[in-house]
Amino acid sequence: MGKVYDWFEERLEIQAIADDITSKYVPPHVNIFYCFGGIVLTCFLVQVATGFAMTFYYRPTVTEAFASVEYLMTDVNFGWLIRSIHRWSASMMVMMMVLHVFRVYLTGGFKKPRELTWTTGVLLSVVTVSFGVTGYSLPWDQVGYWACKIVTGVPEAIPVIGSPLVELLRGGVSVGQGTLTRFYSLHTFVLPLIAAVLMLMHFLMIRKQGISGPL
Ligand code: HEM
Ligand code: HEM
Repeated sequence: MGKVYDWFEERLEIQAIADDITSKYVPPHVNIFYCFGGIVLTCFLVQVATGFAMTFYYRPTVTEAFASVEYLMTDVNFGWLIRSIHRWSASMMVMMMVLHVFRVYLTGGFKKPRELTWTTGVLLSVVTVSFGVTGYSLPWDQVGYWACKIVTGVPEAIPVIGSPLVELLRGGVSVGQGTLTRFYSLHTFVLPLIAAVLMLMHFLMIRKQGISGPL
């Protein structure tokens, strides 16, 4: 054991990592409400796992999407369970995030020097809602299609750049295959990447500064 330890210590300085982990204590004012952030992370990990599993069956085309979700629900082993967990955990993630923001706000966790943690949090909330919006349209059923049409039409209200922005979002003059492709790519590639980077920043800053003090 000693030899193995020495071998790794010489190359990776693992003692420094162990010291860092064992030197942090949870202060007494931290209560159960400080768990919300971790629960949001857990929901996200559940989303990544179940979402990844569904990519094996889901087909992002306007002609096949609905049928592929139907197949997932009726024929794939435990497909109904995977999809249901994805759906429930998506709602949980948003709800827990709202409670997390309440906790941070009410305990003053956003004050100096934690402004940047709050800022990455705000960006994470936009990413989380975007996950929900893009995912909701993926089955390409009636509600999903019309939700997509309404959401992508919102920027129309902005003067001058409104219309080009809508076209950019839709990938064409109207909602169609271009829109579904965009939503799928955003939902399963772009947003997960941005979320991972933002979460890493959020956590590194929390780790560096420690949790905020008692009121
Ligand atoms: C995907 C979304 C998010 C995840 C996974 C997440 C995760 C976490 C975790 C694990 C903590 C440690 C303490 C705790 O859990 O209460 C934390 C702290 C913090 N979060 Fe978040 N968070 C998210 C969204 C947000 C949002 C939307 C905001 C604000 C707009 C925010 C602001 C903060 C701040 C300021 C702290 C430091 C609080 C302190 O030191 O007391 N977070 N976050
Ligand atoms: C890497 C991460 C993710 C992947 C690969 C992924 C993949 C998928 C796939 C393939 C679908 C279509 C199947 C279906 O409609 O049931 C879907 C739907 C959906 N996703 Fe995700 N997802 C991910 C993360 C997330 C996150 C973080 C959220 C929540 C904030 C979310 C919310 C949704 C919603 C609401 C639906 C619609 C569910 C339904 O129609 O029943 N997804 N996702």
